[in-house]
Amino acid sequence: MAAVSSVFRRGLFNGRVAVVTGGGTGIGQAIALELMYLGCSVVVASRKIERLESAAKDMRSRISQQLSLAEGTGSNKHAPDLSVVKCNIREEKEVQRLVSSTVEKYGRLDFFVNNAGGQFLSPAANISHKGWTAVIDTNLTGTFLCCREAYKQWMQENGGAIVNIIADMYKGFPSMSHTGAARAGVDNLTKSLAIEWADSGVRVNALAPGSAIYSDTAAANYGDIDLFSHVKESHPTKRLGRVEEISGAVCFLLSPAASFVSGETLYVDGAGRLYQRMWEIPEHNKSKAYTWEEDSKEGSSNSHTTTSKL
Ligand SMILES: CCC/C=C/C(=O)SCCNC(=O)CCNC(=O)[C@H](O)C(C)(C)COP(=O)([O-])OP(=O)([O-])OC[C@H]1O[C@@H](n2cnc3c(N)ncnc32)[C@H](O)[C@@H]1OP(=O)([O-])[O-]
Ligand SMILES: NC(=O)C1=CN([C@@H]2O[C@H](COP(=O)(O)OP(=O)(O)OC[C@H]3O[C@@H](n4cnc5c(N)ncnc54)[C@H](OP(=O)(O)O)[C@@H]3O)[C@@H](O)[C@H]2O)C=CC1
Repeated sequence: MAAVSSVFRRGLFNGRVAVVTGGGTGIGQAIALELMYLGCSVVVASRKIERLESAAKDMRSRISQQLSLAEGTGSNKHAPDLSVVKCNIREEKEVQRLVSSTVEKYGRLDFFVNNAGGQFLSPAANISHKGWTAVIDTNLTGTFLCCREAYKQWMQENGGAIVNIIADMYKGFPSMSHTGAARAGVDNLTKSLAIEWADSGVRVNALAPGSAIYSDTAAANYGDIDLFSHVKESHPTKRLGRVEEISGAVCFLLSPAASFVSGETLYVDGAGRLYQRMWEIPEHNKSKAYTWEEDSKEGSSNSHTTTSKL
């Protein structure tokens, strides 16, 4: 049984309740597990209910075994709860139901982690309107809907903390321009909401994982298991990031250690954004330099026929 742990103190989130979208796989699953390890009840939500339910079964047994071991008692009466909700974050009504059923079941909603998201690899010129819309609806509109409902149905009156998982689009996102645009939108949305909702005691932050956080589901999405090895070669750490390296940072942003942090984007990328090269540019001579010599040549389209009086 794979271990679950945390650098944070046990019981930190006792009695708290979180929603983690996309919480049945990869990064979202690690976030949900670490929150539970710290005492938080978690609702994981995504589209594929069977996969979600099977993941939740495994997560429950990992946590109950871990908590029993840690307590040394063989049982833990205060074990946090884990629920699953089928929800496509692109669908407004499903998002509304996700939040209302959480509040109904647990009587509160302290944390919302907008982790669900994704895209496909494609040069911008080949992205269809439908494909573009699917990625924008998922990553930007879906995140907005989740933030809005968490706020309106609970956090406006009671406070809370939101973390939006985005991506490393710091230098644009060639090969995934749709997601770059959507995530940049979420980055900006995070700042607006941090201000608009400050008087409700709601903190809103974003976290940008570098493009090198390996999970089987993330790799499978690209149909190219080698994609992540290529990323690894051009990464300053010469290794891939781990999902628990993201979940720890999310727990920090949700915790009182970040009580004065809001409207911020935390890059968890081992400095990858400062170094990466994701788009090969072939040798070419299409970039013409601007020179005054060229500019002032007789007949040049830019040449000036009048002499300056200055
Ligand atoms: C280095 C790595 C960094 C890692 C970063 C990560 O994020 S890791 C995490 C990675 N994990 C994830 O990304 C997981 C979540 N990702 C997803 O679910 C999908 O990528 C989604 C967001 C596009 C939604 O898809 P969906 O099926 O629910 O949506 P839909 O049926 O409504 O319309 C989809 C339309 O989009 C188009 N289109 C789709 N695929 C391709 C393609 N390969 N090629 C071309 N086009 C494609 C196509 O037009 C299609 O319509 P059509 O022509 O079929 O009528
Ligand atoms: N791994 C990496 O290197 C990086 C990941 N990220 C981002 O981190 C997040 C987690 O990715 P990761 O764990 O790696 O990959 P996964 O593919 O494992 O996670 C994506 C999750 O989002 C869920 N999801 C996708 N679309 C929807 C939707 N419309 N409604 C509800 N749930 C949805 C999926 O579940 P289901 O299919 O059941 O709906 C799945 O659980 C994503 O936003 C990803 O883009 C960002 C940068 C790098």
